This record gives sequence, C-alpha cells and structure tokens, in this order.
Amino acid sequence: IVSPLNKIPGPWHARFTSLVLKWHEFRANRTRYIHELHLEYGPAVRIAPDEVAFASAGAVKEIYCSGGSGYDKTEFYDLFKVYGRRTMFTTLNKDDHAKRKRILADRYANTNIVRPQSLDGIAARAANFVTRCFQSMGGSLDLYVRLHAYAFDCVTHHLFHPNGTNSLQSSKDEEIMREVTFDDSLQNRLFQYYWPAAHKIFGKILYLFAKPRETPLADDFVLDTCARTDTAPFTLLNRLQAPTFNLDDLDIAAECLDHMAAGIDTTGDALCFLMWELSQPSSIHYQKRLQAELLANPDASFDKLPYLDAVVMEGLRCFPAIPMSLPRYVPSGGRTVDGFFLPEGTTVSCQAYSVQRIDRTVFPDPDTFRPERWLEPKGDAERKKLFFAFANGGRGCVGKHLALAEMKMLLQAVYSRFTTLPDATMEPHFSQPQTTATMASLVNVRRDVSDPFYRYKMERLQTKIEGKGNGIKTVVVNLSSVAQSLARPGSYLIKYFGFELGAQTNLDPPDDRWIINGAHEANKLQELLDGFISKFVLCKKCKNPETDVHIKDGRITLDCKACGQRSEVDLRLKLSGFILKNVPKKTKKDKAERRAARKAKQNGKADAENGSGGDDNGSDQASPVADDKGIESDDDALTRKIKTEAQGLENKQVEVKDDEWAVDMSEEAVKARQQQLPGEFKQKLVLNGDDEDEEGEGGGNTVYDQLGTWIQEQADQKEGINNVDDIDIYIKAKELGIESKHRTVLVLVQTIFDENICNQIGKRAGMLKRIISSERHEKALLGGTERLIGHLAGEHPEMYDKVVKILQLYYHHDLISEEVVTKWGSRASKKYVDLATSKKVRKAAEPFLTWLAEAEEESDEDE
Ligand code: HEM
Repeated sequence: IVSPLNKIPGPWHARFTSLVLKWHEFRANRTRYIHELHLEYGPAVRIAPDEVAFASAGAVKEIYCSGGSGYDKTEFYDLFKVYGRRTMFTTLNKDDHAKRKRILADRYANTNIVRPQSLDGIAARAANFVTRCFQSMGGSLDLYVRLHAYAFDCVTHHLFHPNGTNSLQSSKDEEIMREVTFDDSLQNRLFQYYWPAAHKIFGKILYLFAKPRETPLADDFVLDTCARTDTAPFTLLNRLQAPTFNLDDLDIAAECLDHMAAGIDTTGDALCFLMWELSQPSSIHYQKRLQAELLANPDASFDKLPYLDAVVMEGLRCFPAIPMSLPRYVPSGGRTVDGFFLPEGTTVSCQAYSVQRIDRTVFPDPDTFRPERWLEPKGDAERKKLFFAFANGGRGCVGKHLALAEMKMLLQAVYSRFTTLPDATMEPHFSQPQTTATMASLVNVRRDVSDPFYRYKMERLQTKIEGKGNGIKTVVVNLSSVAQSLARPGSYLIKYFGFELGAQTNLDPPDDRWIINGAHEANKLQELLDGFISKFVLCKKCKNPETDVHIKDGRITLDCKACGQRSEVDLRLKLSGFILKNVPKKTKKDKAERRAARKAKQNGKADAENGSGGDDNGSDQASPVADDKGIESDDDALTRKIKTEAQGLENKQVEVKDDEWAVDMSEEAVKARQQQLPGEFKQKLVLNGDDEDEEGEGGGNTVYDQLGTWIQEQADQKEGINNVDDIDIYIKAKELGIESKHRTVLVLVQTIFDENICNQIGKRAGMLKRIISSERHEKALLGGTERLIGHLAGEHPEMYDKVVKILQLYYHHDLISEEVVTKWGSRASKKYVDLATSKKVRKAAEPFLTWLAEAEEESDEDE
C-alpha cells in the first residue's frame, strides 16, 4: 500500500527509517535538524515513516486547538510521569486531561496571579535577586544559577506559600534547585522509551553515561511540603487538597512536583537567554530603550509597559524555553493538515523554534532579535498566531500568566537599576547558554539621595587602566553615556576630571575612547563626578538636575526646568573658563541640525544608534544652548560632535515611531492607568512632578489645592465651570496670596477648562493674562494644558486634535510667546505628564510649531 505520507516533502530516508531522526535526538540536535528540514522542504516535512513536522499557523490550530485541546498526546509523555502517576501534563487523552485541568486551572488564571498575595511574593523574590545583583556589583553574577533560583522560589511560592523555598538566599534550598535544573537523565529515559527491552539489558551500563532521573532532595521537599495543611488559599496545593476532588497524597505530590519542575527551567532558561541577549553589544540599545521606559514609568505595573512586553515576546520568540516538537497522534479517521491527508495514528508535531521563524513575511529577518517588531500594528494578528512558545489550545502552558509576571517583574526590577554586560571571559555560543553577566549599576545622579526610585539615574562610571609606566592611562569606558544622562557634553566631564586630577585628557575622541593620563580608580572619578554635578548640573535652589546651560555675556547660568530658577556657575572654577572658551556658535545651520537631531531623538532612534544613555533615560534635557552672542568658531569640538551626530541620524532610517513604543496609549491601557490613580480630582490636580517634593519642600501645595477645590465646589454649586466668574476666582487666588504665582496657572488650566477648552480660552484670557507674567507662568500654562489633555484623552481621544487650536488661541491672546512655546515644543518632558503623553501632545502640536518656525525663518530671511 502506498502511504499517503509519500506526498509530503522530506528527506528520502524518512520514508523508510526513523534512525536518522533518533540519531539527532540522542545528540540533542533534533530541533535544529527539523528546522533545517523546514528550511529545505517547507512548513510540512515528513521526518520519519510515520511522523510529520509542521510549522504553519494552520497546522498549529488544527493539531493543538481543534476541539479545544487538539489531538491526544503520544506515549512520549510517559517519560515525564512522576512517582509513577500521571499528572495533568502527562495525561494522554482529552477526557483525563480535562478532568484534571478543571480542578487546577483557576489557580493559574490571570486573576489569581495578579492578586496582591501572589504578586507580592514575586516582587519579594525579584527584590532578593536585585540584592544579589548589588552584591556582585563591579564583578559578575552567574545569571544561569540565580535566575533558576528565582524561578524556583517564585513557583514554590505559588504552589506552597508560606512553605515555598528561598534558594536565592539559602544554600540548602539552592541545592534542591540545582538537583532539578542539572538533571540530565533525558537521554537515559529516551533510550528506555524507544528500546525498552534493550534498556533492561544495558540499563546498568547506560547508567555510567546517562543517569536515570534522580531528584531525591526535590522529592523529599515536595512530599514533606504536601503533607502540610497550612498553605495559603491562592496556592495550588491548597486547591488540590480540597476534599471534593478526592485526590490521594501521591497524586497531589506528583502534580505539585510536575509544576515545580515545569516552572524552574522554563522561566529560568527564558530569562537567562533574554538577559544574555540584552547584554550583547549588538542589543545594548534595546537594553537602553528598556531602561528608558522603566525609568520614565517608575510606578507602572509590570503589565502596562509596552516595550517590556515587546522585549519579553521577542525573547520567547527567538529563544523559546521549550523549542522542541510537541508530539500528538492524528485521531481516528485521519485528518487533513496543511492540505495533506494524514492517516489515523500518524505522529504530528510543531516546534516553537521553527513556527516562530519560518514565515519571513510575518517575522522578517527571523534570526535577529528585534523587540520593535512586536510594536508594529501591521501584522499583529499574524505574529500572535505564530507565537508558540507556550504552545497553544487547551493543552498549552497553564503557567503562562505566572511565567510572564515573573519574567516582567524581574526585568523591571533589574533594568531600572542596572546595566548588564557579558562577562569578559564569555564567548557567545547558542546551544550552551552563556550565563555570566557583569552588573553595571545605575546610580542616582544625586548620590546623597538614597531613594532607589529617584528618577534621575546614570550609569556608574567604569574605567579601564591601560598601558604601563609613563604611558599608563585610564579609559573612562562609559563616559558618553554618563554625560548624556547629565545632558552635558562629554568634553565637560573629561576636562573636569583633568583639572581636578592635574592630568592630561583627550577632548574629542573619534572612537568614543575618553582617556585620562595616569591610573585613576573608578571610585575616585565617581567622587569627582559628584563635584561636577553639584557645580555644573544641579539647580542651586531646588537641586534638580534638569537644567540647561546658558552662556551669555561671559556668564554661565543653569536654567532649572523644575523650579525656573536661574543659578550662576562660579566663574573661578577652571572648567568655567573652558566652557566659556568653547561655546558653540548658534548658526541657522546649527538650529536645523539640532532640530533634526531632536526629531530623530524623539523617535527614540538617537538613543538606539548611539548605544548610550538616551533621550528618554530620564533625561529630556538638551545640550548646552549657546546664546546668539556666543564666541569661537563653529569648528570646535562640541559643534563637530553635534554635526556628526546629526549627520549620522540623517543617514539612518528611523524605524520606530515614538508613540508606538513609549507607553500603551490604547483606550484600554489609558483607562487601566487611570483606574490606578487615587481619585479623579486628585489626578486632575497633581500639581508637581515629584521633583519639588524630593527637595524636601514637603509638598507645600495646600493653598493651590485649596484654590482648586474651591473652584471645583463653585462649579458644582453653579452647575458648570463656565458659570464661575473670573473675578471671583481671581479674588479667591488673591485671598490665598497666590494670584501672581506660576503654579496658580497650573491649577487654573486644570479647573476652568474642560473638553470645550477651545470655546473657553477667549473668555478666560483676560484673567489669565493678568496672572501670567513670566516664562515660568507660560510654561505652567503649557504644562497644565498637557496634563488636562492627557487626563481628558481617556474619554475624549479627540483632545489631541484640538492641540493646534488651543495653542493658536493662547498665542492669539498673548498668553504664550514664540520663544517659550518653541522651546516647549522642542522636547518632551515628564514634568507634568508621562513622557508618552507629553510626546503625543507635542506631536499633535507640530503643525502649529512648524508654522511658527517657518514664520520665524521668513522673518530672519527678511532681515
Ligand atoms: C517561560 C516559561 C514557560 C514556558 C516557555 C512554558 C512552555 C510550556 C509549553 C510549550 C507547554 C506545552 C508542553 C506540551 O504540550 O508538551 C507547557 C505546558 C505546561 N506548563 Fe509551561 N512554560 C513556562 C512556564 C511554566 C510555569 C511557570 C509553570 C507552572 C508553574 C508551567 C506549567 C506548565 C504545565 C503544568 C503544563 C502542562 C499543561 C497541560 O498539559 O495542560 N509552565 N509549558
């Protein structure tokens, strides 16, 4: 009889024997072998006389999802029986599986995972991991071991709390984890599975090479723990012990051991692969972008961070923890898959490794790790259909939500504090995860602030001593990144070190190698950097680092974006002399270049291309702005640097649009974020960024709150804000002694305007004009407007369409000046709203800003 499988492409020997396939399987090469066959023969390949591998969305749907849980599993899964019992994972047929799944599925539902008790447990373990990172700072951390310990502690928390493990801190528990993780018994078990008779004879000899499964410590731990009856209600054990289900002790222990094992290597490997990839030089810009998102949203929940989500998805796509075939039997009567008829009993499978990379129309350049692909709206549905890391259908991974929460919370905890780099001794190699990463920590820009959530961070300085004797020198490896975080040119920093140490430095290294002559410890430089920050970065009044450098009439001032203060820099300092002598001349061309650079930076690309700190790394600051009266030729170091950057940016295609990746702005996400906020009115009236509170002013917002509350009450009484009289509002502000304060403007914008703002501006312009008397006031007006729009956009997405009109009206009524609004429009800021909203508002403002710029250029030309 001619087999219908003969029609399926594949190597010639697959028609006659499965030996080649088995040979690859014993060499742990099956997955790669099948993938090569897919590349050669297409998404359907016959791999053995009675076995076919598929790699298409249609096949995934048919094999794993038809009838809910797809086709039955093969006896391959017998290899994974625990204590001789079948667990949910090892049940072969649908009905047995459904029975067990009904008992325990709710423990893994997302609603159960996001319960505080469950999430707090994961967060505590992520904190333990971070402690480990801090302990290894300046050195290396064995990620493979620690991540598996983390996964172990998380899963046992979910299974057994309060009797879970603490392997990140206790060596006894770590030993259990090692036993399970380093179990290498699969080859022995495969032999037993394929040749049971031979195994009986050769089993003892085989033992010398490949041991049978032996995990006595884990067995004892699970059996002992399952004997306890004090587990928390959210745990799996608590559920399995419920008398209604009538499970015996061994069934319960087997199920728990199975989940414990399923939860260690999978999550541990997935995180390990991902962190290894993020640490590579080729991916460091993805790490930076992730850090930027995390630092810009320090309070965001792990599941509300789109770039983090994209990073995790891409990690699981490129490096699925279970990359291999998941074999199933074709049910009775046979089935047609991908157009090929398959007789009953044929073994069919898909493997995540191939499914997630074979279709290049869905995953272009499939072997490249590129998280951005998950942010492109086009092709979203197709990508999701081919995402198979957790398998699919009723027998897909039940622990998926737990695993994702663990992965995201760990990455959030690590990358908002550290930079990871591969240890210098490691060579990349795919099949064996290379696992040591050097932790370069992020430190607070103000090191006297110990708050780990302080929003201004920079990399800790890293140095490398090179050469000997007279030629000994110190390379400041990450000077560019630190300089960028401080929004100062690298030349300022290196020159400052030079002056302080009395050493020669190089000012404009073409290859980004910043050098100080002599040997200097990183710690010493870090201390000196504190001095630089205090003298040349921090606002003298509020100590906020978001300052612009202004150079005018031989004076250097720091213009604080947080409090508006302009502080003088001490001109007696040596670096002041250097700064004054090296002012870039502001030409029209420079202006255009800055605009180009800003635009590209807004697209997040500058950061990616430079492979350093990045615009979004909490630093929406700009480079020093020279005044028109600046001196020196435009060929100096600084200008050259700006030019090269701008040129580089022009030559490179901008791939990602800012609003695609920064923060999820879908209605759903916006609503979810709003729900997290305390109360509507409170949200509406957040007066400051946290910067002023940070400075210990203790909030001090009460009078402003009073004004806001009073206006709100008046609006309620008078049935609408439009019925509240200007004069009354002004008098109230006067009563409170704040009628001339810039923050009053901030309160007013958010209370006297609503979604009908365009009709309201004209009527309120008189009162506002009376109050608005400086640049700070204008900034408050714009900031308050951003906040209002961000707040209203949840229910009125059309608010963004009104931005141009609003600005026109402000401009028309002389409430804002060209200078201030242009400056405001040139860079997003987190001062009043989250960065994404700020960017969105500015993007919406673009037509108005372009119009202003063109008008300015025309008038320049007239001159
Ligand atoms: C990144 C992490 C994880 C990945 C990639 C992953 C992947 C998978 C895959 C592909 C399957 C299907 C296996 C098959 O059909 O042969 C599966 C099943 C399963 N996973 Fe996961 N898993 C992960 C984490 C977890 C965690 C944390 C747990 C639990 C604590 C877990 C528990 C299970 C269980 C119990 C099954 C069997 C489900 C069933 O047969 O109904 N997994 N997982």
